[in-house]
Amino acid sequence: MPEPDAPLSAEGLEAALREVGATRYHNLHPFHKLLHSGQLDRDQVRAWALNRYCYQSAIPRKDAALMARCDDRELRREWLHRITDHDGTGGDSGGIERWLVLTDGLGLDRDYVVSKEGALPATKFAVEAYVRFVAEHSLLEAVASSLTELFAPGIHAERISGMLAHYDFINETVVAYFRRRLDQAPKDADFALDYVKRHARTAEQQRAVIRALTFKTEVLWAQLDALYFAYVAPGWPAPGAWRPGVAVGGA
Ligand SMILES: O=C(O)c1cc(C(=O)O)c2c(n1)C(=O)C(=O)c1cc(C(=O)O)[nH]c1-2
Repeated sequence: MPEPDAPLSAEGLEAALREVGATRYHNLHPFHKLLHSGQLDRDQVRAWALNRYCYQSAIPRKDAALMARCDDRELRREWLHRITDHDGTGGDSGGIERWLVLTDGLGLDRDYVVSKEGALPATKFAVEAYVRFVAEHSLLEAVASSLTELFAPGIHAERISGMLAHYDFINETVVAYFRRRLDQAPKDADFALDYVKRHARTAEQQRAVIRALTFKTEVLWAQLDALYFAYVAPGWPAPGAWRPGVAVGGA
């Protein structure tokens, strides 16, 4: 019988997860470099915002899928606010509404954004792959797949300062979404990291959580590849996808 693999320590696992972020997170994608350094035009920023709406609007469905299969009441209590962070509750209109303030500010018609009609095929496939992954993999892998949020505050801070500095069509009102995430994401990521470190005990479980995080970096990366191909070079949006310069609805 071969010896079972020795698992990593909790700290070793955290280091391995952070390495995935350091080498694969979408802050490294050329599209983000262009976005944050002011090298995109308004239509290219619009393309990013309307595609990214698909991701935003799927997050509560993803989190509901996770909770639907979770027998642990404590975990459900901790996870629940992720849904209301995006959908809103009481006086808070929520993150999806704040995303629509961003697309409004870019002059995109709301109904058109919400319809997702102008989103690229790869955006829709990548986003749905994330929802499916969470519904179909183990709860531990589902939690681990959210761990890209460990690396999100850095990119949000870079985006706020970069976009405010470089684009005259960006102001404080439209970056409100990202300012709010600066508080929300670290709490969520710290909880998920602690959960993964406590529950991924065997080498096999640890490999599975590293794979889950890697998968998630691919979900994010694929969305930017699609944007780059369609709107930066060579500029061929798929049939039916939004095209720069075409007025839609009230835009
Ligand atoms: O702007 C970004 O780069 C970015 C990245 C991520 C992420 O790493 O998945 C999230 C967000 N933003 C975000 O705003 C957000 O609400 C969010 C939720 C989740 C998740 O997996 O549950 N990721 C992210």
